[in-house]
Amino acid sequence: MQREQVIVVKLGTSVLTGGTDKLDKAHMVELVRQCCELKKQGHHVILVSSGAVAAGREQLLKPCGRSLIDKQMLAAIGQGQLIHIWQSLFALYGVNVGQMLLTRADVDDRERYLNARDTLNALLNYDVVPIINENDAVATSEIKVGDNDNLSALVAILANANKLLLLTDQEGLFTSDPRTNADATLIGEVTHINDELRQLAGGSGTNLGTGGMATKLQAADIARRAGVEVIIAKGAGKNVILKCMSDELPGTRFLKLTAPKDGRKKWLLAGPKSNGQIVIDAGAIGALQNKGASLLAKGVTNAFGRFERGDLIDLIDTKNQVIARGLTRFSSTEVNKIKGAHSSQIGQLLDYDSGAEVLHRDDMVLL
Ligand SMILES: Nc1ncnc2c1ncn2[C@@H]1O[C@H](COP(=O)(O)OP(=O)(O)O)[C@@H](O)[C@H]1O
Ligand SMILES: N[C@@H](CCC(=O)OP(=O)(O)O)C(=O)O
Repeated sequence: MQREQVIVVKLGTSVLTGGTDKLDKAHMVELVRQCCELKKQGHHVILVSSGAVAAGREQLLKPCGRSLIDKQMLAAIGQGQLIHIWQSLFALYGVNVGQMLLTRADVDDRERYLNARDTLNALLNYDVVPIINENDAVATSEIKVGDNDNLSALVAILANANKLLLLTDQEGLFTSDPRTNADATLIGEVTHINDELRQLAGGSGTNLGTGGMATKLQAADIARRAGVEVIIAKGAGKNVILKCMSDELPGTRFLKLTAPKDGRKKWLLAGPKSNGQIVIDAGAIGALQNKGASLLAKGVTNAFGRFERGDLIDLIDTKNQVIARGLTRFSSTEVNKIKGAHSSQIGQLLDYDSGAEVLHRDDMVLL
């Protein structure tokens, strides 16, 4: 048997409803059976379950629109129903579930992030299956993750997971949306996520899902940097969850990258909101990417936004592409004074000596 693993299974609305306007309970019980089988093999399972809005629509029995407030109201109605169904299905196998409803704010703030991580770990230690969804009913656009693909990547980082399974209504990532292109072919394995690949991934082809393949690629990009293997596969496939743990992998597999060991760096990868941007030149980009260097003032060409020492900022190139993120050692006012300066000039420019690194490599992750 393989060593015990932590597996995050994300179930899209498309899987839970089978493309209809109702939750497909017969299929949900089949998914639960597979999760419980994995637990029996000694693995830990975490579900990121969409479906609250769909469950609310089914429950309300009145026509309701698709605006943000409509969806928030439907989620408030449907989330209780959804967790009740999961609870009763897992109970058939004698397994307890625990509900966690998160928003981006729970990830942005490092203390809240650690609280969420501790709760998640405590549930796993007690052999409970955490069932996670966005707290749609209260999440305003400012604090919303927005889609459960990205949420599941954050959960995989929180839980230090080995695998993230993104289960949906297609076999995996195709060369274009198979709903509109009959010639589209399945991509079996992805080693690099670049703009060319992103162009293949369209939005949701239905009214049910949020984000389509575009948000699945974003999620895969985040999770694999944190050392999580990601698989996109068809949730209706026979034994799909069990197959994802075998050599007979279904769908599209994204190879994991080497993850930073430091917990704070993993938190940076989870993508808390940045307070500003520092523009760096080609020489600095090369030093960061090829030599693992810290960022010196000499490589800084500009700074945007207002930030203080210790705040999270993005390092960008002249085309606005984010190269790295981290915790700055200077405020925006200070960065603007010392940009382009040699390290030996900094004490003179600022009237005090705060060291030469604008962003130390220990406080930085490359993207
Ligand atoms: N390149 C692609 N490969 C596969 N599916 C794609 C692609 N581009 C867009 N899609 C669409 O993404 C949809 C799945 O995403 P979504 O509707 O958000 O489902 P879920 O509820 O599972 O998150 C598919 O039904 C498909 O129409
Ligand atoms: N939080 C929402 C789902 C949001 C979402 O990303 O949906 P999906 O694309 O179906 O995974 C809900 O429970 O209805």
